[in-house]
Amino acid sequence: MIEVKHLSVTYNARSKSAANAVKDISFALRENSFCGLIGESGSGKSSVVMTMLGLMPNGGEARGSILYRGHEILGAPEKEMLALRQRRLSLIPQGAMNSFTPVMTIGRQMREVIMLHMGATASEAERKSAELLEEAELPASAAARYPHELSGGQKQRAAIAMALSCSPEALLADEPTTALDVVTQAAIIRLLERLRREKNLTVLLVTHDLPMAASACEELLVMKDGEIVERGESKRLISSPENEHTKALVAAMLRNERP
Ligand SMILES: Nc1ncnc2c1ncn2[C@@H]1O[C@H](COP(=O)(O)OP(=O)(O)OP(=O)(O)O)[C@@H](O)[C@H]1O
Repeated sequence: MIEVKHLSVTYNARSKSAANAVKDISFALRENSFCGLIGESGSGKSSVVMTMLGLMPNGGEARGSILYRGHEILGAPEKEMLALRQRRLSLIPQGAMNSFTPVMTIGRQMREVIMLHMGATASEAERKSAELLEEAELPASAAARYPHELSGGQKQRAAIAMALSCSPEALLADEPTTALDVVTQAAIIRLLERLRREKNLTVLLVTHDLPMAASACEELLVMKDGEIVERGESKRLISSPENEHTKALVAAMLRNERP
């Protein structure tokens, strides 16, 4: 469904502070797969995701190719990328749970997004937002609450509901469980897995948490210093890691240490 080929991302290429955040990486996301992109902070994960969505920050330059259903989207016009983000590839950004405006109820924020992006009427948006909150396992009463009236886990569920509002084909979830306790993290991952199955979604889970990724994902891509140092089926990668960095991550996981 999405093929990333020889992707490199450089920030501030012409300055002394030039940083090669992503170095010639290639991978493919199969339809309806649950893939984990793991790596420590600064390894380049967010740069990959943002580039896939055409959301490269100022000063960033990408080279290579990103094919969405065989069509080149790296460097595509903003209008095309906007349509892709609004209808096909949905991002759950880092810190999504804090991205709600505090002065509007969750329901109103969802209705506004649905009306804007889907051209829905107010009553259609009302129905759709109630449906999405239910799919994200939130009580209907969550719609009438302000963000500060929800727990962190509930806010993350609302962020997932929001990401689903455009009925995307793929969800790119950037550290969706950061700042949540371990039990809530597991519940959020189970929710993503259920949504993937029921809605035939393709999910890319971006995280520094190997145990969590290994428990949820069929396939893992391990990044270090901008490169993919190892990839493979989760079970194989955990039972017999080949790369030294992956070995260290797995050893830490077995010692029950979280990065
Ligand atoms: N806008 C930017 N300008 C300059 N350098 C950047 C920018 N964004 C990221 N970088 C650099 O690119 C490298 C990769 O960063 P990136 O955020 O992609 O990593 P990450 O694995 O997602 O980290 P984290 O888990 O902390 O979000 C880092 O060295 C970072 O300092």
